[in-house]
Amino acid sequence: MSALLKFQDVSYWYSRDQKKVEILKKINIDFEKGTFYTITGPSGAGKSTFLALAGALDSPKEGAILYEGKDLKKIGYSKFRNQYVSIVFQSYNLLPYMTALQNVVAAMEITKSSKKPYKQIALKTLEQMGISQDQAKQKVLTLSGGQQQRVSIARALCCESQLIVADEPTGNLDEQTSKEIVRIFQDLAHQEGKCVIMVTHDLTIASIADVNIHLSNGTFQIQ
Ligand SMILES: Nc1ncnc2c1ncn2[C@@H]1O[C@H](COP(=O)(O)OP(=O)(O)OP(=O)(O)O)[C@@H](O)[C@H]1O
Repeated sequence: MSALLKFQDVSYWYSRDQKKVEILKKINIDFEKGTFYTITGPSGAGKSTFLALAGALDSPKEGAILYEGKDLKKIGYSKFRNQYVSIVFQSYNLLPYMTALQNVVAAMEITKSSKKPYKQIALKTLEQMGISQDQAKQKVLTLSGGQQQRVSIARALCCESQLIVADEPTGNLDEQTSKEIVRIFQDLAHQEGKCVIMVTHDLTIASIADVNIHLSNGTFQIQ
């Protein structure tokens, strides 16, 4: 059986002062469903770059990334972003003038989610993430950071993708809230069978992942 997401000889570099700065060197790694992965490594090691490739926000300079055996290039990067992956950011990336509910419903409309009716599904998912019906009807900016991150995870869940990538989703949260958010990601992998890939600086979080990928000097070690 093929991996959900496969990095095949993936290399990535930036050009700086006309010099090639290699960030990822021929990376080969498989990501499976039902598994919670973390990515750690020193600042500048390429964690966000790695995640941007997994989320099709950027494409490899060399090598290929395959989803269920199919090259993302063939699927189409924007189609992949819309239908196959959910991305959770440190900064939540919610639409500030909308309510929590509107944020989730708008994403379902954009990705043409087949889960219907949108409003009821969105409310139910928000509730599962700990957002009450009253909070769902508030403008997102009036919610706390932890609550906003829960809304952004609910938005990711309503879009049905098997793959969730998250770049430092707990970076702006206190320890307790951060633990709760990590628990949600862990449950998504173990109970709902999603493949969750999360960048973190927090080694305690990395220690509870099923697989930690430690990036350094363009290569990685599995821990
Ligand atoms: N657009 C860009 N142009 C040139 N260099 C870049 C660009 N984006 C990132 N880099 C460089 O690539 C390297 C990897 O960056 P990346 O953000 O992936 O690292 P990171 O491991 O996520 O770092 P941090 O933990 O500090 O967030 C860094 O040295 C960074 O300066």
